[in-house]
Amino acid sequence: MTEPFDSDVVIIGAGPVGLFAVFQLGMLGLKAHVIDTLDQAGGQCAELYPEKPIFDIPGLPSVTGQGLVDNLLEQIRPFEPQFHFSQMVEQIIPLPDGRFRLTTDAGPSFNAKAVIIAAGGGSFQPKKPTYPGIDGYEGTSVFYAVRQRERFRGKKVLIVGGGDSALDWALNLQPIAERVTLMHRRDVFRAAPHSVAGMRALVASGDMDLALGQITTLHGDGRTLTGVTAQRGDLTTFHVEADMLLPFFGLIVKFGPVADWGLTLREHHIVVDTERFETSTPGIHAIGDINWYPGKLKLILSGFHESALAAQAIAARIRPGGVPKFEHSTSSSLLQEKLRALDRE
Ligand SMILES: Cc1cc2nc3c(=O)[nH]c(=O)nc-3n(C[C@H](O)[C@H](O)[C@H](O)COP(=O)(O)OP(=O)(O)OC[C@H]3O[C@@H](n4cnc5c(N)ncnc54)[C@H](O)[C@@H]3O)c2cc1C
Repeated sequence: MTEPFDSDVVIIGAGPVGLFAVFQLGMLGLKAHVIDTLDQAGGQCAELYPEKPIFDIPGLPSVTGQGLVDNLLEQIRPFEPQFHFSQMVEQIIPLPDGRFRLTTDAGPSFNAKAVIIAAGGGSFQPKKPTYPGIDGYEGTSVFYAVRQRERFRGKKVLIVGGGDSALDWALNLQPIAERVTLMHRRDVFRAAPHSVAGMRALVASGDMDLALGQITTLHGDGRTLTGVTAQRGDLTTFHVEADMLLPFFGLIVKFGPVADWGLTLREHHIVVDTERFETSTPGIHAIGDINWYPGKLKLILSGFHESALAAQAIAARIRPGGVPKFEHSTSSSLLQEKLRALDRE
């Protein structure tokens, strides 16, 4: 077993609120590791509305979901957060020395003096198709996200779906795959028009296949895929050779393991106080959309406020010298030093 990562604080969730918590902790001299099920930062802003403008972030009259995430990532860069993507926190176990051990479904574990749960509505997970036997192929021939593009080099890749992820990855893997086939149930796509045009151009030039139908059967030895049978709208069937299958059917949000962490809950939210945003377990705080307290508003700005107070409470508990003298960011010597260090890089 690999050694656990050691951290002052582990933040569960790299949505906007989890990201800003890195800043608030950093200002108090605390280091954070950030874990998210997704393969990128941004939570709902990046996954659900990257191009929609948000109008109620103070000081930013209009910023897109992705623009806000990019700004937050830039803002927390001086504090060097360590990100661990594509893994879901499964357990939080109190240790005898007062710390917490967190484990994820990808293997790593983390020891932390305090935990911030910024898990939004729960973890984003791919919608999985129900093709018989698909579980056995997962991780070898079937993937719900592309973590390492190189893995698909020289492969016969079958991508299923009609949205942005399906089209983006069809275009992205086409240059390195032996062959890319895009399969969708009908000849109408929900993806960005330029992606659809790019796909149609490759199909017209014979460099990509487009198949209209729905998979009924997977072929292979149960772990390694060789192809699929699919059915057209008129119920005729056809075969597609494939050694990699990427179904992109969108994401669902699952409350998931949060329910098993022994915390007081109220209708799929974690109950916290309004001073420290601490849960029923001292040392574990919950901020952003996941928490509940009287008057809670699910707004990004509420989550930002909560992160500042949770960070203060954590510093008071775990920093050897307690909370440092209150400083504005304009006069924080720690922040100035870190920004100068970044400039020198
Ligand atoms: C279409 C739309 C428009 C919106 N417009 C606005 C607006 O104009 N203004 C506004 O203030 N708000 C708006 N919101 C709401 C806003 O996006 C949310 O309030 C905000 O995203 C909450 O941030 P968060 O960091 O708490 O959670 P999220 O953004 O939900 O991020 C939580 C993250 O935690 C991860 N996670 C959960 N469980 C685990 C686990 N066990 N292990 C690892 N990772 C986990 C998830 O994968 C996710 O990435 C909008 C929402 C939507 C859907």
